[in-house]
Amino acid sequence: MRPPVAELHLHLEGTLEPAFIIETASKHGIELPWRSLEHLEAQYDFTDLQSFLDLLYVNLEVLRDEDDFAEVTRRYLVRAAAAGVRHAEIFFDVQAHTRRGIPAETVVRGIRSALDRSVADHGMTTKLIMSFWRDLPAEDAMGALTHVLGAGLPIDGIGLDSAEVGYPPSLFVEVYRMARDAGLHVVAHAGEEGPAEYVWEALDLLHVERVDHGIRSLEDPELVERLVRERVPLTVCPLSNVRLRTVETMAEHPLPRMLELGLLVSLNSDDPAYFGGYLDANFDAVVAEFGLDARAVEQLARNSIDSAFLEPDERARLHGEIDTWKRDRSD
Ligand code: HPA
Ligand SMILES: [Zn+2]
Repeated sequence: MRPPVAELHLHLEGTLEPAFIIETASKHGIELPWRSLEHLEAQYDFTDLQSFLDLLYVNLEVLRDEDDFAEVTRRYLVRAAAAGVRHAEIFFDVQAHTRRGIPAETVVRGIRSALDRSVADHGMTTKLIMSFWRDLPAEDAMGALTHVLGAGLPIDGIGLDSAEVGYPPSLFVEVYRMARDAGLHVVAHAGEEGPAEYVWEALDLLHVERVDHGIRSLEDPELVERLVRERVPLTVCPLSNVRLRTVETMAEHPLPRMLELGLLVSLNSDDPAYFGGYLDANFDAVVAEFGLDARAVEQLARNSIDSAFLEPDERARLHGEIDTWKRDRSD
């Protein structure tokens, strides 16, 4: 039932599995607050975005050297390939590392060394998106961007994440201008816990090409109309929304309504090691909950390809893979 897809909303730091966290801490002699794997595994009951971020930001401290970043990337690529991912656009949180004294060079080179093998190893194309913590001052993001551009580190775009409410996109106008001027792609988390107003700001002030989450857009019919008209991609993460209690239950998730409204929605796993599964688990969860038929699944897959930062020939190739999947299914 699962088609070839693009994954466009995936935080690399959110792919650290508990066993990897414990192993890597031990490799570096790092003392984590967790006494054991079981103690760590008992921490995954989240009440909101912040309660998750608190755990995420402790655990990612095990990432220290280029090898760590390469290894976590390799593991994601293997798991994503098994889930049917044919193209991945991957976030990393630059300040999560630089504030601990890990240079952006170490982070980007480590991740890139794994990404550079992904076509050969998995037939999977990739992009790398540097994300900023919106609850740090915009000057901090500006400093990081200036450094990465000056050093010529290979990134494809920028994003905006971390605690949303109280940190509107309008704070980051200059950062996004600089990124666009440098030819980078621009996306931002908006309308996850924050209001529809933040989605308007992301579009009008940051000129984003894609909105991450965006589910609260549904509270504003005028915004929905614009998102449909302009075919603005929304990267939706159902398991994440349930685990962070952005929606109360999967049954109340707005995905079916978003499809009905004609929004360009794709499915994504966000932080799969924290939210109960990779992209395949997200597909399975919505298919099970809403009884989506093959046409709806195909639509979600095609939407992911149309939402990706791909050249026309790459886009056509991936649509062709979906054609093949479809033909094989009906044989
Ligand atoms: O879904 C998210 N929202 C905000 N910040 C994040 N950092 C990792 N995942 C997320
Ligand atoms: Zn996210």
